Amino acid sequence: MLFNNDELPQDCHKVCNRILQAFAIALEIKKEEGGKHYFEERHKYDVPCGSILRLLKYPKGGNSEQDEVIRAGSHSDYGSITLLFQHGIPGLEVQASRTNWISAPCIPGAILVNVGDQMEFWTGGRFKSTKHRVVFLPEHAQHDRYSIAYFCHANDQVPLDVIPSMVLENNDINQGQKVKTAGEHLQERLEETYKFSETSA
Ligand SMILES: O=C(O)CCC(=O)C(=O)O
Ligand SMILES: [Fe+2]
Repeated sequence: MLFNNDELPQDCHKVCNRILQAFAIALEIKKEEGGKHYFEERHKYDVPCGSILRLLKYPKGGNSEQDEVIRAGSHSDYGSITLLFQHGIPGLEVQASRTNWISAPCIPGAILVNVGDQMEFWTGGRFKSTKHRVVFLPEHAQHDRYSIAYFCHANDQVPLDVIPSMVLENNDINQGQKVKTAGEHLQERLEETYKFSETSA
């Protein structure tokens, strides 16, 4: 039933826009610039963008005896925010401080929200694109791990320049640097990833 229509990604997108409203309020974006709707206006569901829903399965097996067994390597997500639904089996670790890894436990009914690269550009680094990874835990030997991720991206044409926020001290933080669009940033990150796979294939 879940896959007969577009309901799940649409609902995820609505949740993301509510979170982005809260961010816009916290960032005190001026009313004449869009106020709390600033990000929503740049995240229209039917306009081309990199948003994607992914269903992930980490098959059971193996063992965690070896040091540093990583199931998904350290990375940041490319979009604005990511919703992550973990079900029963943990394994995700996040680097909130950018130094130490902390595990993100499964909290029943909770959705984990990661900040992505676009939000870091828009806030001139005030919001950090969360580094995260998935590690092998002893329970993974016996149980498959499933997660669902909704990667929410701004529309392709949206520039990743610093937003008109009253709480960012210096709105010219990125001055002098070429401003990329959301679509260009996605393309760059995908090329980096696939260049590596092609040369190592
Ligand atoms: O499966 C998870 O918990 C995280 C997956 C993830 O970070 C990703 O696919 O970008
Ligand atoms: Fe991720």
